[in-house]
Amino acid sequence: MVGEELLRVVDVWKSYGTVVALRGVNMVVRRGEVVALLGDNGAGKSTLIKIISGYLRPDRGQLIFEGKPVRFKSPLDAKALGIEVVHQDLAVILDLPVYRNIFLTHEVTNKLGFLKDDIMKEEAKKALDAIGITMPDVDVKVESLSGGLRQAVAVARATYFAKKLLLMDEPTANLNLVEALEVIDYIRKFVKERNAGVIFVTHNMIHAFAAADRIYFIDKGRILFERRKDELSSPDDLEMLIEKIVEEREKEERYEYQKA
Ligand SMILES: Nc1ncnc2c1ncn2[C@@H]1O[C@H](COP(=O)(O)OP(=O)(O)OP(=O)(O)O)[C@@H](O)[C@H]1O
Repeated sequence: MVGEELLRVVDVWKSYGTVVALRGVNMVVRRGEVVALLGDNGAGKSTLIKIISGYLRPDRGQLIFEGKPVRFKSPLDAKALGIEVVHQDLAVILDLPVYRNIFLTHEVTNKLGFLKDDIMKEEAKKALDAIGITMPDVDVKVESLSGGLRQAVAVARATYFAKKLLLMDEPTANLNLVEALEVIDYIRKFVKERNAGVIFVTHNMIHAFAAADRIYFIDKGRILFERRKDELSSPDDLEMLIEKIVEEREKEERYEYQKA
């Protein structure tokens, strides 16, 4: 079930010097929803993710989180609201056990700085459970796991710390289709179980179609369309729609150029 609004992006603009990366982006993410942000190289996807996660500030426009306007000075401000971002390489450290990977850089320690392994193990199991993975022994090193399970550990880490909104910048870019669909399955479980929101960035139509409840297509810094997945019949249908819209946009641009 898709629920109330979590994030609203309102007319966001961002330039790098003379390069205009975002031109008035509007977007909504609701609880319990995976939103795919689909677009080619240079479309502005990473810039938008960096703004929502507090790494960059917009030149113009606003972010509304849970109904309130927010201004992030750094990623810490976004994290404090339960917004986490994960990048392309869902990196795990092979030589460390599963539970230590899940708590990487978030280690739980006592006052003297000693690791609280029992707590981390217990919580690591819960983190895996939440995405539908039962791993009786979280003490095993990640190197002994299959490729799919290694990805599961990385996704469990991201989803455990993202309490409300998880931003995934091309998490399936380096995976084959079977692995990508597995990771997508974990992400969907997390969203439905926790009633959280996900923005799933990709340039792959098949991955977007499999992952999303809704799809935004961004091109040259503009959102060219938004569709619910149930309005589309297949990834091919999505591709055809994109081709048509890009063609129309190019025609308009040529017309405007000739007029000028
Ligand atoms: N630090 C920067 N300095 C100058 N221009 C930048 C910078 N970062 C991005 N750009 C430009 O802004 C535009 C949008 O880039 P962005 O990385 O957001 O796109 P993207 O859709 O994430 O592409 P990709 O899939 O290749 O990462 C591009 O024209 C890019 O060249």
